[in-house]
Amino acid sequence: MASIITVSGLTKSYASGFQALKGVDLEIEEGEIFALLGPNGAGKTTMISIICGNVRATGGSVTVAGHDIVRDYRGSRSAIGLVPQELHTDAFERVIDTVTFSRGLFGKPRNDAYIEKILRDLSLWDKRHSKILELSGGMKRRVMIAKALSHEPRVLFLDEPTAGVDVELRRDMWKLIGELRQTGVTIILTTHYIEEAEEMADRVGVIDKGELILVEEKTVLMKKLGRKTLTVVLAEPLAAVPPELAEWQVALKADGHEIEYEFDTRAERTGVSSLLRRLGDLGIGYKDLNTQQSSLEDIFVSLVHQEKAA
Ligand SMILES: Nc1ncnc2c1ncn2[C@@H]1O[C@H](COP(=O)(O)OP(=O)(O)OP(=O)(O)O)[C@@H](O)[C@H]1O
Repeated sequence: MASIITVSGLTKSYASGFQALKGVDLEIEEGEIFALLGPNGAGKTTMISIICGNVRATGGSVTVAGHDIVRDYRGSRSAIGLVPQELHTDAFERVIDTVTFSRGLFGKPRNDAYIEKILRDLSLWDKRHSKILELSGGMKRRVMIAKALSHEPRVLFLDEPTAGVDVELRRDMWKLIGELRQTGVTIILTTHYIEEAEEMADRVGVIDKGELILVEEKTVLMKKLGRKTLTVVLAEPLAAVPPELAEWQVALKADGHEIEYEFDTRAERTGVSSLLRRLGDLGIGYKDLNTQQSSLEDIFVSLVHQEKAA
């Protein structure tokens, strides 16, 4: 698939000297939903703000739909819709006016049919004459999305679309984002919630301390996340894995004092109890057992360690 955004060697140092981005490379494919995950202060908002032209990069380059964000700011910006973290819109304005006005800001000719379509798609049509202040929190978020879509962007950025919203509204947002993708728009969202990435994304990028430490297909990442490692601490060390254990593909660790077995927690049969039974049948005694989940945290940590070691 073709890239719609290309980020190359992107760096950002704030005036304080703080380095918020340390050389990020990333390609976003047209039509995908990409989730950017990372802890507080990782650099997610900084990166989005640079791509959208609200913050100036210190180094590197970005193109959006073929337009360089500095040399051709207008071209790149008109390809982007941004739903920022904070909801700010004029409380006294009416829904239809604020959305129509947003389109005008991009110099696009009036298109009532298109505005009606997005308001209908976002279930705001019945509220089109309401003032923003009369809307619920969930509807206000929808208005922000309608504004961001008003000029027909090819890419939509959602900065923490479900921060601080209740579970029901979160599910609504997920459904809505799924529907938006059907219209062909490329979606990039930032989130702290792994479930959000699990629910929505085609690919996931993990950013930590200004570095993109992982970019992976969601399904691959979830496979890793669903895995656990069972460690069996043996009573007596083994010189080799007995052939009777071949079907579990165990590994011998700690100079033969431990057996490690990796299993999928989501599988109907994890193989754990049959492995322990087989050990019993073989007369292989053990002193202790423990299991460890491979969490996103683990993936974070091991990647950061690998990077440091390198
Ligand atoms: N204008 C600024 N001046 C100096 N430092 C800044 C500025 N804006 C952001 N930072 C710092 O840059 C780092 C990255 O911030 P950023 O907002 O990009 O993180 P984030 O990943 O979006 O975090 P969060 O999940 O909390 O929104 C933080 O340490 C932040 O304090």
